[in-house]
Amino acid sequence: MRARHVFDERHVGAPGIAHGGAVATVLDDLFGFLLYLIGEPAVTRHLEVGYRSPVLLGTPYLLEAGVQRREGRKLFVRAQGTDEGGAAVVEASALFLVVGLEHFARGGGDAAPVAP
Ligand SMILES: CCCCCCCCCCCCCCCC(=O)SCCNC(=O)CCNC(=O)[C@H](O)C(C)(C)COP(=O)(O)OP(=O)(O)OC[C@H]1O[C@@H](n2cnc3c(N)ncnc32)[C@H](O)[C@@H]1OP(=O)(O)O
Repeated sequence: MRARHVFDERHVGAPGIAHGGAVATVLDDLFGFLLYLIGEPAVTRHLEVGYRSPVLLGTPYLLEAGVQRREGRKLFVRAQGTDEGGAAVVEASALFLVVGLEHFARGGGDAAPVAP
């Protein structure tokens, strides 16, 4: 899966640079959306982010994510963010666990199924 993303002032850490937590959030959400497209309701069990270069505000980045392998209900996923010159600025790997819809009902929301 591919996405384009531009961080803005809402995500600022150091001046002009995205906060690492905001970058991690975007990557985690990218994985969530990937698994939504695949049609597996899954949640993050473990997330690792490698920050290679500062992620700049107001700069478009290409984000790419895919499923590396599956072991039963464990989904191992990887992602990379690159700048317009093709240089990798951030990478992430995560373990998602497939869960039943009752998992989401624990938050008190409507646990009605969502079409993939
Ligand atoms: C409301 C309407 C309906 C909504 C319809 C759906 C909507 C769809 C929305 C999706 C939205 C996503 C949005 C973005 C992604 C989030 O933001 S998800 C939110 C953040 N994550 C969470 O809140 C998850 C909190 N954690 C949990 O609930 C539980 O830990 C889990 C994930 C369900 C797993 O619990 P568990 O079943 O007890 O499993 P656990 O024993 O902890 O670990 C499972 C396995 O992983 C292994 N493991 C753990 N860590 C590692 C590691 N680092 N490396 C390798 N193996 C590991 C364990 O050894 C274990 O292996 P086995 O012994 O099973 O072989």
